[in-house]
Order: sequence, then C-alpha cells, then structure tokens
Amino acid sequence: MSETILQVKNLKKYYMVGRKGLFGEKEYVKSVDGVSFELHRGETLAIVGESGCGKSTTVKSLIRVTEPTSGEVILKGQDFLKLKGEELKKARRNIKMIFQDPYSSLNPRMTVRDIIGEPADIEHCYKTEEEREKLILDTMEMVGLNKDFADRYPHEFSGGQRQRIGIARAIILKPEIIICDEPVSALDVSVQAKIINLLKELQQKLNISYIFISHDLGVVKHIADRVMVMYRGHVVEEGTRDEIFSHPKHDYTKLLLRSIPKIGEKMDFEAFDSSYQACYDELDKENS
Ligand SMILES: Nc1ncnc2c1ncn2[C@@H]1O[C@H](COP(=O)(O)OP(=O)(O)OP(=O)(O)O)[C@@H](O)[C@H]1O
Repeated sequence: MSETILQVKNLKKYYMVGRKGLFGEKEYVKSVDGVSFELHRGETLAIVGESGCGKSTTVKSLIRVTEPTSGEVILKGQDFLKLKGEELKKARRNIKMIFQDPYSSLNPRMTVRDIIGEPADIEHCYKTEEEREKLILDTMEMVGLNKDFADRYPHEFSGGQRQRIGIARAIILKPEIIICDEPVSALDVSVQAKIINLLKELQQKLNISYIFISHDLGVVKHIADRVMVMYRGHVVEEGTRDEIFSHPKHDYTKLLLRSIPKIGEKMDFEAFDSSYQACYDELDKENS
C-alpha cells in the first residue's frame, strides 16, 4: 500500500443552532461526529451518503474553511489543526479544492490568465513575468484549455471549460491533495465523463491524492479507489471500491447502492421506503 499522506482522527464539527430549556442550554447540530480516515498518496477516496450526512462539513472542517470542534488532521507529520500564520499558509499550498459550481467560484471581472495565475501571484511562485506566463500557459495546456483563451472572461466559457479553469487554478501550485466537492454534478453527462477523465489523467501525471465527494454513485464507481459511506455525521462503512460496490457489509450501504437506478428495472418504492426506515432506525440506535 502507498504512503499515508493524510490522517483524520475523530474529527467533530458541532454547529450551535440555538438554546432551549429553562436554563437556555446550547443546542447543537452534530454535522460531523467522530470521523476518522486515512488518505494514501495517489489514490482517490470517495465520500458518499445522502444529502445532509456531513460530507461537505467533513472536508471544510479538515481544511479549516470552518474551524472543527475537535479532532486531529495529520498532514506530513504535523497536526494541520494546530498550525498558525506562515506554517498554516505553507501547509494550505498543499491542499486545494475544486467546487461544484465553478462559475460562482471564479471572479467574473478577472481574465482566465489572472484567475489561474492568482494562487501563484499570492505565493510569489515566479521571478519574472515570462516565468508567470509560462506557468499559466503550461497549466492551461495540462487541463485542455486553448492558450489563446487566456484573455477571455469566465462568462465566455461553457460549464465544462469553466470547471477546467477551476481545476487549473487548483493544480497550478502542484498540491499533493485536492478535495473535489461534487465537481461534476452541475455538468451534462457527456461533459462529466471528460472532466472525470481529466482528473484521472492529472492524478497519474502529478501523483495527486483526491478526496472526492459525490452523491452520484455511478461517478464514484468510475473514479474511486476507496469509498467511505457517511450517515448523520458518522462513518457507516469504508472499503475498497470493489468491497463497497460488490460486497457491501452494512445495510445502509446496501440501500444506497439499491438507489442507483438500473436501466429497465422497475423500483418498488413502497418496499424501498419501509426498508429505508428500518435501516435508519437501526443506525440511529447505533449512534445514540
Ligand atoms: N453553518 C451551518 N450551521 C448549522 N448547521 C449546518 C451548517 N452547515 C451545515 N449544517 C448542517 O450539517 C449537516 C451536514 O451538512 P453538509 O452540508 O455537510 O452535508 P452534505 O452531506 O455535504 O450534504 P449535501 O450533499 O446536500 O451537500 C446538515 O444537517 C446541515 O444542515
């Protein structure tokens, strides 16, 4: 097995949502409640589960977009959650994110050249303008963007091309880890396949490790090496892609897999709903 690049231990994120009772005790939503996992060099770990199970909060907490309540995130031997100032800035260079909606994450008033070059500008990663230009154009080429488009603005691009811009921005500093939060769910199916193939290609070239969040198990089956299944802030099951897809152990994983529609198959929604309920009741008992 390849080297462990990231270790997440007992990560928790509780959001305070109000107060209740006679003494106004704080009320929390336990969005992430004791999540632990490892990420290996060059692999893709997918996090799956239904809406609201805590996938996004897990990754946002581990990169401190939102500060977690507790836990450890070991990156290259250091606890990322304890880093401050320059050390934190340096470590952040190594973990980048790709978002679901590339358009809202791209500044509409900046050219593609400046959008892609911005992380390198902030980190002072070049000595001359020529070096900057080469870095940007090489990165554009790597993600399959025509270099002649460097002076254009985000609104002039299609959804798939915008996602390529987002990917270029994420890889320009050659991070070892990229977190992909539903990176293809806003795209047409044919474009999805192209972006997934690009991510795989870049992984091979640059030996990147991906944490890949998706509610689309078809996409996950295509890209993941390992899969972690979440429910209400907890990890229900984790295993290799084949273990999860071909030999799932947990009833909840089996139900999730049954929810992938198969061509020509009629769903018995009533039976499906009642088995879901039984499974939820069982999980709630386990987690309480
Ligand atoms: N800022 C917040 N304040 C309060 N509760 C929050 C906040 N952000 C998320 N939550 C709650 O935390 C839980 C997990 O949300 P999260 O967005 O991580 O789920 P998810 O699995 O990524 O869902 P989706 O697939 O819909 O994006 C949900 O119950 C959500 O309502």
